[in-house]
Amino acid sequence: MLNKTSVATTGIICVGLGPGDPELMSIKADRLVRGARHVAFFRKKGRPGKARQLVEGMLSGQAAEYPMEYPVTTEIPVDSPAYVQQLAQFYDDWCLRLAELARQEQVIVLCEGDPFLYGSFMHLYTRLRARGDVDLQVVPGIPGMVGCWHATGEPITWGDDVLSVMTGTLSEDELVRRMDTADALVVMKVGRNLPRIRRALARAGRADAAWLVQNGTTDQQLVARLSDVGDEVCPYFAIVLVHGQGRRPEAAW
Ligand SMILES: C[C@@]1(CC(=O)O)C2=NC(=C\c3[nH]c(c(CCC(=O)O)c3CC(=O)O)Cc3[nH]c(c(CC(=O)O)c3CCC(=O)O)/C=C3\N/C(=C\2)[C@@H](CCC(=O)O)[C@]3(C)CC(=O)O)/[C@H]1CCC(=O)O
Ligand SMILES: C[S@@+](CC[C@H](N)C(=O)[O-])C[C@H]1O[C@@H](n2cnc3c(N)ncnc32)[C@H](O)[C@@H]1O
Repeated sequence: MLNKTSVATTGIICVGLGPGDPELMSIKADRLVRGARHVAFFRKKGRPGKARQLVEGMLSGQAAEYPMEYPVTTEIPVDSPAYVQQLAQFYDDWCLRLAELARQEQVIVLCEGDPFLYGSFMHLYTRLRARGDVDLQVVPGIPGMVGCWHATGEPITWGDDVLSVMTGTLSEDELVRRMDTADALVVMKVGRNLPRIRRALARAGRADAAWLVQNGTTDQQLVARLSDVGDEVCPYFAIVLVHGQGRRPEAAW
């Protein structure tokens, strides 16, 4: 059954871990991670993986780990045939491998934030669902952007504010178009796209109100007004946001 963590001893459960602070993990996620015998997670080659780092100290000594390493991330263009072919093959292979394992054992897949918000597990989920031979469950998590707007200490939306969530991988013109119609806005996938995001914010007249949050809610959290930071190397795990200023009854004092 979808989205209900039953007591099944086989199948795959993808667990949303929240934005980075382990205390922002759900009780369900905590229970599943601590009890896991088989733990799979995505990571960039040569890196520990954000999701894996988040559960450091929580896994049992018996847990077998399955790092799923992206064949490429930023090395080749995302719309090149080679990227599409390599990623499709990567998801196909891991889908097969996890499905085989999950017929005998329960497999926990770790996901930073919420699995259904730009999460890699979605690519396994749709493949596994199409096969129809594995019990699949997904546990929601607090998305990274929620942790990031809390890190700024300011509410994100008021009254009729429309919150627009966009990605820094869009073209500058497309970013400006989306920013022009947004009240509150969140730009995900910042990293090397920061200079373009900054130019788009300036064209949309939102640059002065923008914040940059790197590694929100983690020990490496950095929160700054965007105007106070330069375009020096910015991590992929960063969010640019602008708070809404919608209608509200003002305090009389
Ligand atoms: C190519 C590119 C395009 C794009 O983002 O659109 C892209 N990832 C890029 C960069 C990048 N990715 C990662 C790092 C290292 C981070 C670090 O370690 O510091 C870096 C930075 C770097 O390499 O420098 C690791 C990573 N990636 C995802 C997660 C979360 C998760 O797995 O849930 C994690 C953390 C895993 C962990 O550690 O826990 C998820 C996704 N990344 C995808 C694509 C999609 C899957 C691929 C596909 O099917 O196409 C998906 C599912 C998003 C989606 O589909 O929306 C983009 C270039 C952007 C640009 O142009 O600048
Ligand atoms: C591939 S998406 C995965 C999103 C994740 N599933 C979620 O629910 O937040 C990765 C992007 O999420 C954003 N992100 C997630 N967690 C973050 C955090 N703790 N601090 C800053 N940005 C974060 C970054 O913009 C990053 O580029």
